[in-house]
Amino acid sequence: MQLPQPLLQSLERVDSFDKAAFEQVHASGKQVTSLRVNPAKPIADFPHSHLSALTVNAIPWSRNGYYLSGRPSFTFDPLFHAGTYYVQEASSMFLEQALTQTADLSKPLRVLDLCAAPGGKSTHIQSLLSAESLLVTNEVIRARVNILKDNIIKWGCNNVLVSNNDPKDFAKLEDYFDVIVVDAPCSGSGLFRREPEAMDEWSPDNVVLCSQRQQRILADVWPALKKDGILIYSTCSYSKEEDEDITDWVMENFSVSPEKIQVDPSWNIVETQGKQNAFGYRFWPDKLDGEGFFLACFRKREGDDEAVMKIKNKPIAVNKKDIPILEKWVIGNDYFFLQHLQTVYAWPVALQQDYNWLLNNLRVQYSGTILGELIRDKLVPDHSLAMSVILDKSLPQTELDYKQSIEYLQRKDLKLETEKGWQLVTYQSHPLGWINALPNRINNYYPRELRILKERPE
Ligand SMILES: C[S@@+](CC[C@H](N)C(=O)[O-])C[C@H]1O[C@@H](n2cnc3c(N)ncnc32)[C@H](O)[C@@H]1O
Repeated sequence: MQLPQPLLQSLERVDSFDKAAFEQVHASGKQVTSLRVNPAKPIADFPHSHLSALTVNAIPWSRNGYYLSGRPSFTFDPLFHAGTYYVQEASSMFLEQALTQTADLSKPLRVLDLCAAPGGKSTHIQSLLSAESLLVTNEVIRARVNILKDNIIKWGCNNVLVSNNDPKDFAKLEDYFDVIVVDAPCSGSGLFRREPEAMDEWSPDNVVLCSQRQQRILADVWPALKKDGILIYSTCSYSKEEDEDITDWVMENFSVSPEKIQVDPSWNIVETQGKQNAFGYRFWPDKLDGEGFFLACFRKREGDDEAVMKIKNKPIAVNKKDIPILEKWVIGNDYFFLQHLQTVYAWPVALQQDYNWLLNNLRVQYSGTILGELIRDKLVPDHSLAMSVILDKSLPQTELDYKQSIEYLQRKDLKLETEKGWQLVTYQSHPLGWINALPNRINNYYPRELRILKERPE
């Protein structure tokens, strides 16, 4: 692996850079595989029951993060499709320390993940927030919103709103968020070990362009953070221009105080300080098990701590007579049910005002949970409901074995003896989706766009 010489030269300016070790770890071809389990969908006896051929070790900076001793085929694991875990790079799970050490997560918070696709950090943040909190997960690039939405649905949450906006659109939401996470688009050098082809895209000019874009993104979203709110900035670049120079720029341009994060020395994360004394946390693959990553955290010292929400348009609530039909499918009763054409959504009542306001201000792609379509006094359930934590798990269901589960996820025809009507299908008790058992056949309702396209290797 031939690392770009201008990158190596530029890193000589970074104190903690160890050129020989850095080159060696890139040449080694070592791959680190890690995942984060979903606390809302616990796997029985994890890690012993699952991925049993592999050794599983805890990632010290994340409660639900684990290293795996190898890389299994996640595509052919039904529990992956059930949303019980997310395959995520280990260093980036350090976000958990930034959040838990700087924000009071027991309170209802409004959190924005501004650069969110495919959703690794968003699913992580969601697991750390209280149920009354709101997560707005945003992706500016239209083509990447669907994968974000799919991952949010699979994670099963009801307190997340997915939007497709440019960072500058958030200026309208002045003083609104308690926490803003900017996992910025960057030159990507931190992932060279895992994706060597990314080196072809790297150039010093691109680093400069990225750093200018990072400043623009931060300036655009800044008004949306409330006074005393937390800004978490991260990249997967080693370049100072995108890391410490950005923290200097934040300190010089905004009224903020830097936040220090307590780090256990055995983790081998390097704390740095820019010229303006903001703290940064660097992850070097030659010092720890993870890819290159940088994170810094600030508290806003200007602005207001209260946003003014003016709601002009409200969505249409479902007809009162239909509510009992919907309530049979969900647990709890704190929902606002709304209808757009035939599609019915459930929002937590506690977030109704926020969702309304966001619907007035953002290009919202998803919110709460889609329950399904109301057709002639009946609900045709949606896949989102099968994945959601609000699903009533006492609904009729059929447990599938491994082979049947894969066939279901491939959207093949199933031969099962079941009761007639809508049924959840589950694997190890985790819902995978819906089937409708008719008198002479079973219709597989797994979403076409999510189906496994490959055949299982023997
Ligand atoms: C590092 S990736 C985010 C990864 C994601 N946070 C995760 O953990 O799964 C950066 C994201 O920023 C988006 N992006 C690109 N240009 C942007 C811009 N000008 N403003 C905001 N986001 C941008 C990219 O599409 C990409 O999804």
